Amino acid sequence: MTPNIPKATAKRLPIYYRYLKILADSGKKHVSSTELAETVKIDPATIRRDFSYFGALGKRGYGYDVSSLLAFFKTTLSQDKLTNVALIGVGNLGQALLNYNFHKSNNARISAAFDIDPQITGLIRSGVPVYPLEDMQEQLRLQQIKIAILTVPAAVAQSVTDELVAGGIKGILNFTPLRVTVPENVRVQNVDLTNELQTLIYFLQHFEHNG
Ligand SMILES: NC(=O)c1ccc[n+]([C@@H]2O[C@H](COP(=O)([O-])OP(=O)(O)OC[C@H]3O[C@@H](n4cnc5c(N)ncnc54)[C@H](O)[C@@H]3O)[C@@H](O)[C@H]2O)c1
Repeated sequence: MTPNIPKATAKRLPIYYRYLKILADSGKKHVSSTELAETVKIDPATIRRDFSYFGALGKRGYGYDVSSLLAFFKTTLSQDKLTNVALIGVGNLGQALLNYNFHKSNNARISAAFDIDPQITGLIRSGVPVYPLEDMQEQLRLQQIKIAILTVPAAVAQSVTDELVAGGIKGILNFTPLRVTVPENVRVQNVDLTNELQTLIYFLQHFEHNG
């Protein structure tokens, strides 16, 4: 049975899960909250509190049992099959999307954000860790993220896109005005509010002239 856990904790489970899987694959049997904290960039106290919700109480000098944690996460996560999404560029628009974080969707959420601004990297914004851009390819692979939301300035949109593709991204929700170039196997969905507004203005004018 899955215990009732707070939403913020639930959001962190996929992050823990991915790292625990890697630890288990490398033959590690135990992990301390401090060790885990360093890798996932979530503070040890939060990790201990999160883990306590499902009865995993690490032992001093021993840490948590990797395989039993993994088994727990597997059951919990498979129930709602979340798709993790990355967000690149935590500025005005990026932060707004982080706040929103698809809270009405059971199957998609932003699990990692990236930026170049040292003022925000290393922080957790709206429950989502913000990593420096240098860590992007590594994190995308570790967290097995295939979809990215692009909210960087247009001038860097193509170079960031190239990095995303190199990091294994297969789908990009592009908010920048630049029409980025990608290989055939990568899908780009462009979101353009200005365009939508222009269309609306056009239809209203058309309606006024004819109605
Ligand atoms: N599609 C739309 O409807 C719509 C609406 C508003 C803004 N936009 C576009 O969204 C983008 C972001 O707009 P904003 O107002 O949030 O801008 P902003 O300047 O507030 O934020 C941009 C963020 O990207 C970061 N950044 C810069 N270079 C980067 C890089 N190489 N890698 C990672 N992060 C990097 C900056 O540090 C900053 O935090 C712009 O391209 C803008 O034109 C689109």
